[in-house]
Amino acid sequence: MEETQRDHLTWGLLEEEREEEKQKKFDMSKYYFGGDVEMAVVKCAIDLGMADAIANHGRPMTLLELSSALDCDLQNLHRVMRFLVNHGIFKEIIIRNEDTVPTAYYAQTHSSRRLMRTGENSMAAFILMQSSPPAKAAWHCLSACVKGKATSAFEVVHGEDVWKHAEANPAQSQLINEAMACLARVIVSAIIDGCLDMFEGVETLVDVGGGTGTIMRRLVKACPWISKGITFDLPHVVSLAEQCEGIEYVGGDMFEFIPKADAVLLVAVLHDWGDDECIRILKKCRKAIPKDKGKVIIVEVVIGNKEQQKEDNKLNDVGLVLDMAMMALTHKGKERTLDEWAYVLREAGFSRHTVRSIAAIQSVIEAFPA
Ligand SMILES: C[S@@+](CC[C@H](N)C(=O)[O-])C[C@H]1O[C@@H](n2cnc3c(N)ncnc32)[C@H](O)[C@@H]1O
Ligand SMILES: O=c1cc(-c2ccc(O)cc2)oc2c(O)c(O)ccc12
Repeated sequence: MEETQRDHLTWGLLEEEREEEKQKKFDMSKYYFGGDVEMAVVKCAIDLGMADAIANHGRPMTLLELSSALDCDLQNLHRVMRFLVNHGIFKEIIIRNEDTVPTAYYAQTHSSRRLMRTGENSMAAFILMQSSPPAKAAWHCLSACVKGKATSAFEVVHGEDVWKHAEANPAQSQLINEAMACLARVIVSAIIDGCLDMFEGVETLVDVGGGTGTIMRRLVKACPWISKGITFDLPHVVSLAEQCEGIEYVGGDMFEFIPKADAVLLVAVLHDWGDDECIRILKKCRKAIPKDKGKVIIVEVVIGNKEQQKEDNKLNDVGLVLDMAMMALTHKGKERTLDEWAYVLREAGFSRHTVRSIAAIQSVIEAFPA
């Protein structure tokens, strides 16, 4: 090999190592204090109601206005706001008038609006749930699952699954319900925008694990031909649901029975469970629908194949994050590849299924018993 070629190769490798070093250094900052710093400061912003105060004020606010509205210490509020602006969560606008010193105003961004406690776009409850003590404790026991010493990190810490724990802890249960409603609003919008045709001919629909009815309330409005929508969930969950015309709330255990309907909807439910439990749930779903025209509509992540995973695909990245959440928080729950979905559907007696993408992390799988 020519000297120059060898130099280029060495130089190339050296350059690559320098780049990797830079990348590692940059990435390491994410793991300072366990990577929880940004989560803690975002939680602080939600707790204080910073985004709500600016929204209610109707225009960008100075720090003095914000500290007065929130009854906060000015200096520490400035330090928190400085961190959040640096992370692109709020925006700082400097106004320069001739006769005054430049004044900083703080404005909303798309991200800060997600931190508001109210409103269709709020993700506050979901963020608070992620940073809740039960969830954080479970995340620190991930290795127990990988070592095969536990089927759920959550159960290692709390001794019972998330749903039994929620039943025994009403405040955590309410937080989970509100958090799931955040996810549900995003998913049901994507369903309505992308695949409402799926519900054509469906007059009765049961949403299994439908929480407090966020999805069903929006679906019966978008599909006036659905004469009866049933939101089916654990009794302690449906007992908190907001009553709505055209919707029946049924409390029960999906491993025991599922109310009969033309179609069954399962949104972010099956990924909470291992294969055996999924097959049991799907067999109950199959029994609840007509053999000839019935179907089960599953809205879940479909993990991409190796090629798709190589693409710079944010949806795939979030799918893998959710897979880790399932390992940490649920009983043998996991996100599944197309083949893994085909396995559980086949084992549950569904002869065929289709998959389509929607504008969400999840895809829509329609499974047919006939
Ligand atoms: C991740 S949440 C999804 C909620 C809702 N589908 C959504 O997308 O917002 C899973 C739901 O399954 C419910 N669930 C758990 N175990 C259940 C069981 N044995 N029977 C019925 N529902 C159950 C939980 O209460 C929770 O509401
Ligand atoms: O991201 C989550 C978090 C949970 C969760 C967190 C804390 C608890 O005490 C219970 C549950 O559950 C999830 C879930 O069931 C799901 O289907 C998607 C995401 C999450």
